[in-house]
Amino acid sequence: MKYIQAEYSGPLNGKVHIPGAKNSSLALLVAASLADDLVTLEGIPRIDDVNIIAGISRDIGMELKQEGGQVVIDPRRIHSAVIDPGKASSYRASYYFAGALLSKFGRVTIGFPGGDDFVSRPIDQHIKVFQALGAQVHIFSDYYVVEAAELKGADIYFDTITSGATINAMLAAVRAKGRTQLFNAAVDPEVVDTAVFLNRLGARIYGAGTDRIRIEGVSYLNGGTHSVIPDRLIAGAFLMAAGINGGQVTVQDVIPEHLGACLAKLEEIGVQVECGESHITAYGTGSLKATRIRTGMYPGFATDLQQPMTALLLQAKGKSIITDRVYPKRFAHVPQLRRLGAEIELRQESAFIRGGMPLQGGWVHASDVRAGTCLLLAGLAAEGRTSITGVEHIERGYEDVIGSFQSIGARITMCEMDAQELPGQIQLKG
Ligand SMILES: CC(=O)N[C@H]1[C@@H](OP(=O)(O)OP(=O)(O)OC[C@H]2O[C@@H](n3ccc(=O)[nH]c3=O)[C@H](O)[C@@H]2O)O[C@H](CO)[C@@H](O)[C@@H]1O
Ligand SMILES: C=C(OP(=O)(O)O)C(=O)O
Repeated sequence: MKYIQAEYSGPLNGKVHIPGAKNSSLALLVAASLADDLVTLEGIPRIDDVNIIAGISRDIGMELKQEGGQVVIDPRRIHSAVIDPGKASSYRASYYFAGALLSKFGRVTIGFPGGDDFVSRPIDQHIKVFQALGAQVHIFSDYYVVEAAELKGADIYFDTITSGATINAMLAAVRAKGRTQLFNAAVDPEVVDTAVFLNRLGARIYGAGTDRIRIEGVSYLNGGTHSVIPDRLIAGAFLMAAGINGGQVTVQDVIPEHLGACLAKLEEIGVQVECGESHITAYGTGSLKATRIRTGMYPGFATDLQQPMTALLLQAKGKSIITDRVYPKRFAHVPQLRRLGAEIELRQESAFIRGGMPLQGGWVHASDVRAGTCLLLAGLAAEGRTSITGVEHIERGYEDVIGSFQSIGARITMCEMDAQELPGQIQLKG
């Protein structure tokens, strides 16, 4: 079993290249299945979720070749729209296959989404989209089937702002007959990236990036080339790393505008930030101020950044409060932080953090990708060694978590434990 060992590292300093966004890549790779010719995607990260998509693609006859920094996709010989339920449940965004293959083939059989478990992650808005476009949805215990003799454009109002269902609606409607209008749509960069990509193939999607998107259905999509946007969530976590013990970290190859709320909050608590055209530098001043954060859908403060921010706020003297409005139960990292000595209380959808208290290394478990980042940052600030299990969750989202953190001076190592061994008899692998 793999685990990560982190040690107190002092100030972190250096430059880090930010890879392509996981959440955009998962949409783009599936969106490519809609094309009628070869597609090349640049900047797709080498992460476990992408490997699962590669496995599903093999099963259904979609060729997917990784060539250097590019993924070349040949969707011309897809022979099946039946997605293995085990693979579908191994990550969250498998629901995009439902929208895309429904759009192209009129019927899809697929397992329920997996991914990070925040207690409740409904897909009712995805189902609402399929039904509005004229499809029938049949739910079985391990899988669901979506089918339609013909998809027809419709007006769809989202009851809640959801990036996943907004993207799925574009995938499902892009080849539907006539006009689809989405109201109360998500405005996330990943929504815009997917629309830009589809339009490059010949789709007619207007208004992505606003809360009202219009899609005029087309019957054919060309091939084409597209570069995925940089991962704003990984960038945000590295900027927070600069504040942990007071250091200077530059994230390169980013779109600073995608990190507006994160940068504003960092400034507010005393981490100075300086933006260039495609890089951001964060300067930890060594003195952090407590604050209050409420997550929200983009352009609000991302729920995916509240966990690493919790690690940072543990270093800020005084009382901070983090409220997660998007996933009110997304606090699995909190009991783990308490094992390191953190003083955090959970009440309803908020974490009350008493910052400035010393942390002490220990064994902790990452139950989801951002909880992993949070524990890693806390481990770099704690006295002694922190050992983090649940590496498979971290590797769902991070291409080279060890190498990238080591490059800014973090003392972390990937270790391997024999399943028979007890903690205490651990051997270092590398
Ligand atoms: C693979 C991927 O891109 N994952 C991201 C995506 O997840 P995901 O696409 O699952 O999240 P959504 O944007 O859909 O969810 C936003 C909110 O809408 C709610 N909702 C969503 C769909 C639905 O049918 N019904 C419903 O009520 C959710 O419970 C949540 O409160 O956006 C989340 C919110 O920014 C991020 O944390 C995830 O990293
Ligand atoms: C929640 C996340 O991922 P997923 O939606 O894929 O579970 C995340 O990236 O933080």
